[in-house]
Amino acid sequence: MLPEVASWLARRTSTAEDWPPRLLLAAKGGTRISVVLPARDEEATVGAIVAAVRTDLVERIPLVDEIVVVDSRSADRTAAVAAAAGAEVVAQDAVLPRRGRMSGKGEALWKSLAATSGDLIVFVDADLREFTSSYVTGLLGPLLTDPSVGYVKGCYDRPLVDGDRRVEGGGGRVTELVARPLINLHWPLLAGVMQPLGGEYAGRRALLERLPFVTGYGVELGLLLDVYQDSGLDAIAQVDLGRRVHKHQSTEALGAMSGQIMLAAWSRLERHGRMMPLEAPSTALTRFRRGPGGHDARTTDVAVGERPPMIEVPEYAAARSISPGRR
Ligand SMILES: O=c1ccn([C@@H]2O[C@H](COP(=O)(O)OP(=O)(O)O)[C@@H](O)[C@H]2O)c(=O)[nH]1
Ligand SMILES: O=C(O)[C@@H](COP(=O)(O)O)O[C@H]1O[C@H](CO)[C@@H](O)[C@H](O)[C@H]1O
Repeated sequence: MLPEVASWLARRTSTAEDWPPRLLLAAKGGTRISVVLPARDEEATVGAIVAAVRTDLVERIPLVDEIVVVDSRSADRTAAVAAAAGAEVVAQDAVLPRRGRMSGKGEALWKSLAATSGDLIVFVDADLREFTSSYVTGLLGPLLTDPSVGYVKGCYDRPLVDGDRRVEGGGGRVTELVARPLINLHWPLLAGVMQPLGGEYAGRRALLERLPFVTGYGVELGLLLDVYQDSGLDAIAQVDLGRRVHKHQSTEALGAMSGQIMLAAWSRLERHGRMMPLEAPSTALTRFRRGPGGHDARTTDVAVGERPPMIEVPEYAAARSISPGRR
């Protein structure tokens, strides 16, 4: 692991327990806080998440100023359930209608900037099964107490839960198979971000409003890379929120998600590459697993070599009475 990454991990990683609500309330001052849930067909789970935030962080202590659910073309009762739980609900396509209609989660999150008023914005997926309001207070901690932090990512254990079947560490499939390798190869200073695709994160409006939002499922990778490009590694913090259980998509659906994430990575390589020469990819891949004392980082070298065409190998050519290098 690069020493800069180890140093960043030590300085910029905390846990949700480090940020008790009373401490945040004391630090809030006049800072307005919005919680945003992008939701497409989440009637089964959106209500409990909204109710937990409202009860704990609006009614019990006045920390959160608004809870906004962006209804992302749901075909079920997401909007009604969210409203009944106390959220303000906006239809994705009704926000900034003159800007036309693009699609996916990134569109919902981009539109949320125009539908909210918070100085700080906390994004929470609406399909979480074991949500607690400490997700929100954890993400707000670094932003309310350190002006040098602009963006906070959640990290957590991610089991793959399918009915009664639970595979510890089996979740975050696109993270482990696509996003983490891409980040380690091309943006090695971001290798310490444990859950780059996690759907729970927060940022300052003053930062978010000057960044582009990739539509679809490219939004998390796009924002992480653009925050890094815009403000540097030290503007990013991460908070251990414990564990995350959510509704899983099929492998086929995650194939499409992977394509969107690869396109987001390519667009940043191409764009940032125009500003500075692309560096050779790093061959170190760092992965994380929770251990007794926190997260253990394991770095492996994924370098590959290359053998020449066999026909150019003298022993091979001689054994077949052919001249070496004949094409
Ligand atoms: O077009 C979309 C797709 C997804 N989502 C929401 O974005 C979050 C994450 O999406 P999903 O659960 O499909 O992704 P996964 O967690 O499976 O990667 C959820 O709250 C979705 O309802 C959305 O608002 N619009
Ligand atoms: O992290 C991942 O690999 C994917 C899929 O997770 P699972 O394999 O279904 O646990 O989930 C995330 O990726 C999406 C794209 O960035 C985010 O939008 C989701 O919020 C997040 O759950």
